[in-house]
Amino acid sequence: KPHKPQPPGPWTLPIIGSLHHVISVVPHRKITELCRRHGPLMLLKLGEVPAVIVSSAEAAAQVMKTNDLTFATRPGTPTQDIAGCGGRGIIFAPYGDHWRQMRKVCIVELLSAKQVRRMDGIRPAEVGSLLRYIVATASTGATVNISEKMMELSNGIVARAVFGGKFAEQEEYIRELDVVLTLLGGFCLVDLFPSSRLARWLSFGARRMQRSYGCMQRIIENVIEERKAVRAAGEGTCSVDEEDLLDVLLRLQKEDSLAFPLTTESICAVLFDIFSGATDTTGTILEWAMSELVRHPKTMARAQLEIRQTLGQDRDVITNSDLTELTYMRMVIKEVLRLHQPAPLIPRMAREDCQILGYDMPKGTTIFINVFAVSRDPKCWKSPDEFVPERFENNSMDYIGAHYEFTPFGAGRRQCPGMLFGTSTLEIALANLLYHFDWVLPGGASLESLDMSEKFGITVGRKTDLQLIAIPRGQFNAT
Ligand code: HEM
Repeated sequence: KPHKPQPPGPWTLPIIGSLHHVISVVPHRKITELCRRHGPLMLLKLGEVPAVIVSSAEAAAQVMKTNDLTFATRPGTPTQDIAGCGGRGIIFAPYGDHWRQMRKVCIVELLSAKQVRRMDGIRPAEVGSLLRYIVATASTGATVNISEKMMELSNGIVARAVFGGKFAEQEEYIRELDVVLTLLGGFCLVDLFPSSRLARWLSFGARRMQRSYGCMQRIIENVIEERKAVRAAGEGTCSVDEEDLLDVLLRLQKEDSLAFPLTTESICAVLFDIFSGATDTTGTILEWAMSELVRHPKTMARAQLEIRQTLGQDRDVITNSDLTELTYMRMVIKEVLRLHQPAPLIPRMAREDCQILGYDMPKGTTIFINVFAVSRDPKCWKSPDEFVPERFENNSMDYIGAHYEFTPFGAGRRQCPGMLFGTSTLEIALANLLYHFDWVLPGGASLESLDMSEKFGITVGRKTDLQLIAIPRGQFNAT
């Protein structure tokens, strides 16, 4: 076959390659600017690591559909290897029998529709305490720190789902998780120069990651030991229907019927993946949703009208089963996911030689699907940078992985298994915030003054916390 040249890219410097083009406060935006200049496939050299950036719907489809099996693995950088516990989890695990087993456990046992429905019972409790906090704060005239509260809500729901409630040393676990996620989002020396012993020796990030991951592992091991002791003493026994996710994993460990036994280390790794996959993603989408809605009062009013008219007056905490008819709110969520995907660059690696858009992709090529660029591509979207939920009216465009111009959850074999869990939390949280309160910027600030800058990390959140004034509506029972 004739060899196609490697994809074009910006000029490089010795040793650092293309890093000088990319390093900025918001690298996904810098990379997108470069993609617009160099085309749908662009080659970067991140230190010594060549990486191809995929930034059109057609190229994304060739990766996640046509060549899905070929790209069903992750690049596996040294820091990801620490956070993925040497491939024992799911997110960073290389493609293979072990990943297949863990993914099956995740889909069939942990995040199945049945489990997500079971969690419908726990979400309202967390949402209820958030609503009570907001009512109390509003009565003093103080602002609500939406960014902080959305993260707490998201953490609270995941902690309940996994451990049945708050667990010992939860604050410390979340603090260390933050450190690990920040390090994963950055450019760590050892990841840029994986073959260099000097880089390994100098890499503060890898050592910090090791320490934080070790600390999280110790906390979970203690929780597991405690739970085992409680179950062994015959206290708090529960039926399969009442199991939280830790119970499910311990049951599978005890049954010992899996091809690869579930060790305590792999349980820690899976729980890390669920916490890291679920909490920041959901929390940041919610803070962006509230930011966009407050900047677009007509959209906010339309969403509120729909919820209030559909659900009637004087409701208490709204539950997921109340939400089936809220079509406009779903359009709002889609539009937030289009503009603010928590993971703008999805990492994959070629397991064998293949071609994308006619370019050779040798085995081992690292690629990033730039979903940020694709979902703002003017070839696919009208006024792509504007927040217009109505664009989803009367069309079938969805994020489930069938439309490659809109894949905030990825697609194919490695697609996010927490899509239903995540969107159920987004829906219940937004519905309650919009039903029970009106929202304005503090001090009568103008809508244009709201800072929408991003902070880069493994999830892209707001640079500054979103502070809003809540005006309670109706008689929510705050006791
Ligand atoms: C709510 C917003 C969320 C978004 C936008 C999101 C996005 C993503 C993306 C883009 C990927 C990579 C997909 C790919 O390579 O094709 C991913 C993977 C993953 N997500 Fe999510 N996620 C969300 C919520 C969740 C939740 C709630 C959980 C768990 C409860 C979760 C668990 C995972 C796991 C375990 C993986 C790794 C899958 C694998 O490598 O096989 N995510 N997510």
